[in-house]
Amino acid sequence: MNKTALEACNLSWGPNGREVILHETSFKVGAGRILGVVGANGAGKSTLLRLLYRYYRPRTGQVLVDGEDIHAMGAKAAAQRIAAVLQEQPTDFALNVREIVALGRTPHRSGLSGYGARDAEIVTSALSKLDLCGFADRSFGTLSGGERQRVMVARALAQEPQILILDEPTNHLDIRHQLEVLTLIRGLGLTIITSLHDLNLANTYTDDVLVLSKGHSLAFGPPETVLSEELITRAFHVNARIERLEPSGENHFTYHL
Ligand SMILES: Nc1ncnc2c1ncn2[C@@H]1O[C@H](COP(=O)(O)OP(=O)(O)OP(=O)(O)O)[C@@H](O)[C@H]1O
Repeated sequence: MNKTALEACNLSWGPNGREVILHETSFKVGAGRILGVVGANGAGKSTLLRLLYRYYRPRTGQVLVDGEDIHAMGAKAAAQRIAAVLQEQPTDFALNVREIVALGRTPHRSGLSGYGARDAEIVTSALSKLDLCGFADRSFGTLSGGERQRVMVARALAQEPQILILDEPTNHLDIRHQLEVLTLIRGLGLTIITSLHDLNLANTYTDDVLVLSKGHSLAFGPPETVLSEELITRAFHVNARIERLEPSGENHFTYHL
């Protein structure tokens, strides 16, 4: 296995004074690998991701990035290592697309240092990777849901993180843009942790999956090993069937009640 980029050790969380929502969960993500977090509505996927991008402080356990506890480092140091693309989008609708993407450079500024030529280059490169150069001067509020989602991925890339966390990155995207965004993030060489509802996409685009059910980790490992008909049935309360597609030999999942 590649060097461990992120390790979750006995991680759990619940609101103060209330019951635990995410029970103790441990896993490792190798550098450059893609982990898909899957599970039914309310299984705890977003809660886990919030712990990983340092929005929640764990009730127990730690999140280690390159062996360092992200809750023991400052917010800025953590933001230089981890970027997140969330389902909630910014409300600064008046900013244009280039300005929103440029916000990704914030953790790299120090003191009074301004926005320099290198920052501009990184922003332009992120816009171009997401096919957004034609939108650079449009105000964010005038974009479609899918275009906004691509802007948020570009902002995260401008942050130059080691680890990219995405909460349902294919939401709002048409099927072509779903495939494009997942192909793009796969080609970035970053360590990626993403929640995904579509098990066929998780099967094709991830190296490992973590299956959550009611706040518990049910299984972790390569999708072709972990995503069995029994496990999908248990985690999603549906009857699942796996067919093998020819000539690719890939698994294809179908479900019924
Ligand atoms: N701050 C909170 N206070 C109380 N309950 C919460 C809080 N955050 C999440 N929950 C509850 O914890 C459970 C897990 O929520 P979470 O958003 O992590 O699920 P999810 O797997 O991301 O679901 P979905 O697929 O619907 O987005 C849900 O029942 C949710 O209502």
